[in-house]
Order: sequence, then C-alpha cells, then structure tokens
Amino acid sequence: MPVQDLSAAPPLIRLDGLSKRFRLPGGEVFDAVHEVSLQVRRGDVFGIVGASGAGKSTLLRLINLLETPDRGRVEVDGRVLTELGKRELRLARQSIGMIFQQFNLLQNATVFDNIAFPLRLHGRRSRAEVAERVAECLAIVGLTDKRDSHPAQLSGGQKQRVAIARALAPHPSVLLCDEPTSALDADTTRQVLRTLADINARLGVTIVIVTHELEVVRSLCRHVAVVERGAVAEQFALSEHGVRRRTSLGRALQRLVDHPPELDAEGDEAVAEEPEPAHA
Ligand SMILES: Nc1ncnc2c1ncn2[C@@H]1O[C@H](COP(=O)(O)OP(=O)(O)OP(=O)(O)O)[C@@H](O)[C@H]1O
Repeated sequence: MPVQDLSAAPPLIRLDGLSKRFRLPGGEVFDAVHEVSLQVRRGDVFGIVGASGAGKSTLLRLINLLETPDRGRVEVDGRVLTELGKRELRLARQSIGMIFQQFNLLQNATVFDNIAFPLRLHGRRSRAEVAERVAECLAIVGLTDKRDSHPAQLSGGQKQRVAIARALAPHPSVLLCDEPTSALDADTTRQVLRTLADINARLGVTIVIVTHELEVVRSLCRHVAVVERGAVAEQFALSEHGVRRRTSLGRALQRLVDHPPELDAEGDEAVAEEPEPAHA
C-alpha cells in the first residue's frame, strides 16, 4: 500500500465549483457534474470511482477541458485553463497527457509514428530529437522492440502501453487515465498498472485515474474521490486503515484496503513508490 506524505506538496490540479450540464435530445437537461471542487497534489496517484453514469469521465475530461465547464475554474500546473484562449489552451494541454479505455491509436501508423505524433504536431523538434524522445518513451514502457509494429500486431496491454508512451512524449506533468484497464484481462491489467506506478515513481508524473475497478484503486492510488450523481460524495487517503466511510463504494474500497488480497507468487503489486523529483 502506498504510504507517502504529500501534504507538503502544492496542488498540481485545482478544480473550483465545476459544473457541466448536458442537453438531452428531448430538451431536458442533465447535471453530469455539479459544483465539484477538488485538489490533486503534485506527485499523487488519485482515483475517481463511482457507479456507471455518476459523472467520472465527464469530471476527468473537464480537467483538460475536453469538456467545457458551464461554471467553475480549472487550474493545472499553475495555469488557469478556463481563462485561456484556444491557442494558449492547446499549448497548456501539452502538459496534460491522456489515455483511454480503447487506446485510441492510429491504426495505419507504426508504434514509432503513434508516439511521435504529438511531438510532430507541436513542431519545433528536429527529426533526431523526435526519434530520441520516442526511443526514451518506448524504453519507459518496455516496448523498444515493437517500434516498427502496427497496433493490430499488438496485444491489448501493449496497445495501452503505446498509448501511455504517446501521452508521455511531450513531458506531461499529469496523466489522465479514463478506465485504462477496463478492456484488459487480469494479468495485462497488472502489467499496465505496473507501468503507471513506475511512471509515477520514477518520473514524478501525477496520475488521475477513473475506474470502476476498486482493486485498481487499491493497488495504484494514494487518494480517491467517490463520485455520486455528479458530486464528490467523499474523498480519502488509502493509507488510512479501519475508518468507517460514508458511501457504500467507499466502504467496499476500505474493506479491500483493510483486507487486501494475497500477493501472487512473485509478490506482485502495482503500487507506486515514492516519486523522485525528476520529471518526464
Ligand atoms: N455528450 C453528452 N451528452 C449528453 N449526456 C451525456 C454526454 N456525456 C455524458 N452524458 C451523460 O452524463 C452522465 C455522466 O456520464 P459519464 O460518462 O461522465 O459517467 P461515468 O461515471 O464515467 O459513467 P461510466 O462508468 O458508465 O462510463 C451520464 O448519464 C451520461 O449519459
């Protein structure tokens, strides 16, 4: 279980009074996220859990303004994203990587070109610099030998690790993960979680992860927010044991924390270790 005092670290992400309302085809409105205020500390691994439709993905997508909030303020790494123009926002987004359940890779491009894509998009790097950064990212996710493969030739876990490498390429300070292991089997899930834990520990990249899998939260996260009907119903540190939680999901997670499953034969745990100050 990750035990780490991040209380002295300044928040990397500050959400203040965030709301997002969708208009449904029938004309009714639906409050997907309502008045959410939340802080995520630099270097943290922060989980967002909740029932289906609770607003987890919408909340995650509000952090990089993939969804535009109706109200509220989003600050990431000292920049108030909700006050930026389009061009400034595009630049600011380079410090926010994102990965998805379905990987979202370019099918007709090689692994190399998938990872190089965000670097080429934002220009200003020579071919040699792009190649060097792609090689570094491939090494971080342990896929150096897959450089010239196409996504169709990879397993699900390998595809997700390519997506992680692509997200890391522009040196983000935070990685947003939307159900990154939901399409994967248990063994592959463990591999991907180990990669994420390693990125947090070795590179100091802050991770925010939406998942419906409580075991993923237990094994990877240090803090968690439980979202119910678009609001944060409770949040807590996973290092605390034997505490009575307010929500049923919080209680289920606490039971898992208090009585973790047996480790496998290799003692495998995804758990993030103390991050170094270095950045990706
Ligand atoms: N573009 C949209 N237009 C209308 N309604 C939407 C839109 N996006 C999301 N919603 C609705 O907002 C609510 C929250 O969706 P969201 O995807 O954030 O939930 P979630 O907690 O991530 O759910 P799940 O675990 O099922 O993915 C849902 O009821 C969803 O149908």
